[in-house]
Amino acid sequence: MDGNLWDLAVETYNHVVTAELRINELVQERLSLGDPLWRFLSVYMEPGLLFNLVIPLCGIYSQALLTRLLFAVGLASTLNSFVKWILPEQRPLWLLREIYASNVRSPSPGVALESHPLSCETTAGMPCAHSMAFTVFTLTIWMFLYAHSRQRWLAGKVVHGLIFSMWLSRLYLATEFLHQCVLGTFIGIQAMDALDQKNDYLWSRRRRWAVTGVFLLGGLAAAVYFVKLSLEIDPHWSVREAFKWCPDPSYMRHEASPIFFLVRDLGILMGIALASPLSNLDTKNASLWRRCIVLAILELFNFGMRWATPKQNGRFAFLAYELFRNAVHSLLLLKNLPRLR
Ligand SMILES: O=P(O)(O)OC[C@H]1O[C@@H](O)[C@H](O)[C@@H](O)[C@@H]1O
Repeated sequence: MDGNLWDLAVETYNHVVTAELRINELVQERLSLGDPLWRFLSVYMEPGLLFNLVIPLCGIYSQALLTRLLFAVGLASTLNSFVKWILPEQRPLWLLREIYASNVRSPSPGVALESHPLSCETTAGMPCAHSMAFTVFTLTIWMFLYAHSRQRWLAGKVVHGLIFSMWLSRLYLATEFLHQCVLGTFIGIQAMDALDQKNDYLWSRRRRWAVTGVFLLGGLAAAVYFVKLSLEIDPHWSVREAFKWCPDPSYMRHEASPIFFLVRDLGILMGIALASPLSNLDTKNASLWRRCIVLAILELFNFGMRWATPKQNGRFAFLAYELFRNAVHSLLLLKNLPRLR
């Protein structure tokens, strides 16, 4: 009975994702006019660039906004990386190529999807990181501006439109199924709700408490790795899938593996933890020109550190450096930036 239920669940899942491939195909066929916009959203609004460029730029408007964004998007991105790490799910192009290569499923879906360098992601699909981080990013800004805006309904519509465009971008590039985008947004909203309810508690945590929390998360990530190995589950399954199905391996990047993103996100959280308690942070704004200059210097420094990333000295040095760089970057943004003003 249990076996039958499981088989039924697997069969239903396969039907749903195979049907969803048509949605990717439809978006590619009908919305190709928006190609530059879909590429722009996936390349310039991806979580990494939000942390390294877009969120610091928001600091020109307000240090309080920058603090909230870094906290909310940092936690959402970490949650996303953990879900991908613990329960990886396939991506549309992997499924499609698997179906055609193995020829086990009939009837064949009769779908053709275009792929290119932007389609070659090496992390798992579920939940869509772009949709999740972008939802938290836009909603945090919207909530921050809400009090000052006269046209609230218009701002709300713009936010919905932007999030929907991000879904279309991921569907168009065939990197995500529709359910992965929708669930990315849904989980992002739920996470924001939970953070909102525990806001006072989290923002008043002492540094020691917060740093211990980040170490525990690091321990959890390592534990998942070893548990998977002992169960003979490949922890790098998504990377292998990407290598198997990407048309050209040179499209894939060192710094796009699930472990890299976990380390990046834990580095950001470590910077936030070192700056805790967040409720004590100075969020007053200096004059506009001073904010621009200080932020420009800080981001040039961060850019230099990214440029100097040691990529040829082995995986451990690479990951340790990324952890350190992200921790320093978010610590400087939160704690030292207001002092430099
Ligand atoms: O899940 P998505 O939207 O396909 O994104 C894959 C990866 O894309 C990268 O650009 C992000 O920095 C990562 O955080 C993310 O995991």
